[in-house]
Amino acid sequence: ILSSSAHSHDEYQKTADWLMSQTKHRPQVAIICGSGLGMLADTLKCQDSFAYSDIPGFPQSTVQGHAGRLVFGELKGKTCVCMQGRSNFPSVHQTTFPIRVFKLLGVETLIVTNAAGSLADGFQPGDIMIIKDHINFPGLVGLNPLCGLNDDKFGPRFPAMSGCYDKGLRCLAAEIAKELGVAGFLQEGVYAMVGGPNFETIAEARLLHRLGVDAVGMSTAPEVVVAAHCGLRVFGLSLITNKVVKSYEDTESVNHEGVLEVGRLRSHSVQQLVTELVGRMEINNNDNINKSV
Ligand SMILES: O=P(O)(O)O[C@H]1O[C@H](CO)[C@@H](O)[C@H]1O
Ligand code: HPA
Repeated sequence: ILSSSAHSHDEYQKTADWLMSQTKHRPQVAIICGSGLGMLADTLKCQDSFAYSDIPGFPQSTVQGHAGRLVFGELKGKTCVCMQGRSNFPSVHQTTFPIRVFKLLGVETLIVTNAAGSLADGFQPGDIMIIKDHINFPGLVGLNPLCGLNDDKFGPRFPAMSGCYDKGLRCLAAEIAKELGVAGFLQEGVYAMVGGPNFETIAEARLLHRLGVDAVGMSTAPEVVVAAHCGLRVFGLSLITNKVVKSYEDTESVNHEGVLEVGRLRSHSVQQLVTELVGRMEINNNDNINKSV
């Protein structure tokens, strides 16, 4: 059942070829903008942008607050491709389709951002969390984008996931945060992906807290798994948009509009951090298009 929705190599290649015929940009870095964080894409210079619905084979954005555009352009001297919105809820294969297309375009580093609720006691809405590691709950029970026949051209059947969030980039981001004066609300922690689309019950929240989860959301882990599988370097940021309700006495509850609102309030800081990181990260030669895959 799971393998039936996986894509063939040709399908990724067709989409990559179409994009390369439509833009001269050959991106080195791909950035996925989470809920309320899409304005980062607007800052790219010399833009070429495409509605997802116009790109052959591309999954559509299904989440409110996600524009559904793929934007190519320059950021601090690096060529980037930016997903202004993700499609969280069709299937893990569809959600992660763009990652392999990026690989075929020559991308070597993936930056993922998301909105997330906090479980960690010291975290506040508005904090920015560098993702140190993740727990892929859907993946642990078999909803894994690598299920189905393995495509050896992308990576091995049993890829390692330890160290999938690059340590060098995490250190560089922490240094940059200090310089930008945002270290006061910078955190580092473990992101857990749950299936969603409902927010957590109080009992689920308590379980996640006990398991050592710092922040929870409904995305990102599958993208990172597919990226690590095909050898992309990964950096991830969660914007903490709400505290997850853990007490039966608590009368507050989370909603998507609130998530988007905090996203907008802090998006400038997230944008600054990502921009500086892209500017200062070292990139190997962008001559691997179609060679390693
Ligand atoms: O992970 P991103 O795309 O930021 O979206 C987050 O925000 C939505 C909930 O408000 C969920 O889709 C959750 O995963
Ligand atoms: O509290 C949350 N739970 C799950 N996903 C989320 N995305 C933003 N906030 C949350």
